[in-house]
Amino acid sequence: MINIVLFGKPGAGKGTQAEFLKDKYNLTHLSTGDIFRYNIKNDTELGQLAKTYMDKGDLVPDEVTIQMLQSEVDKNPQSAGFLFDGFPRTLAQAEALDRFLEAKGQNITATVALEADDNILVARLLERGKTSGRPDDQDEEKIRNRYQEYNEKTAPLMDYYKAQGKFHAVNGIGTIEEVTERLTNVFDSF
Ligand SMILES: Nc1ncnc2c1ncn2[C@@H]1O[C@H](COP(=O)(O)OP(=O)(O)O)[C@@H](O)[C@H]1O
Repeated sequence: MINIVLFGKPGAGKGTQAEFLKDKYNLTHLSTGDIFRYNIKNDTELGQLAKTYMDKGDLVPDEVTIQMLQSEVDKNPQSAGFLFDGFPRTLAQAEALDRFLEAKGQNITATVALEADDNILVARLLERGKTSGRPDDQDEEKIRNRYQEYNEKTAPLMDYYKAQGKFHAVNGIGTIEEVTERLTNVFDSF
């Protein structure tokens, strides 16, 4: 069983690459952003709560996100492994994930960060915002707020995983295929 965390700033290409990686390595792809958006679309209680944060580019509170993620993992007991995309995003989430997996006799195998320059990413998100319908992709101020959230709350997680010898970085700039190949090289080493 392998459990991988895919890191990367908003727009780094996590979702695009996860689509390929989950098939190649037979992993269950869990994207917290996608799950929240699904709940917003279906107007669930969780969706209504998450929306107030997401629309501003703020993180959804840890308690809500952790509980949701755990229930998604529990919905897939037959899974051969998970590809976590957009989770964990805070130290509290990372610690909760470790405890949760440990209770199941599992752990995080490795984390892989897709790295890219902020200015390139902002341009990508504004472009995506033209067609994605995502309110958080259409306004540069909200986008910048997501980067601030990332730098303050998510970036410190790299040290958390580095200290465990579980951190790998991949250059996220290039064609989709080039980035896929770099990721595949890293995944093949697990
Ligand atoms: N692990 C998480 N903790 C808190 N909020 C989250 C988490 N994952 C997603 N969200 C919320 O969903 C939004 C969109 O997430 P996501 O689709 O992963 O987009 P991106 O990485 O492009 O910003 C985030 O800005 C945040 O509000």
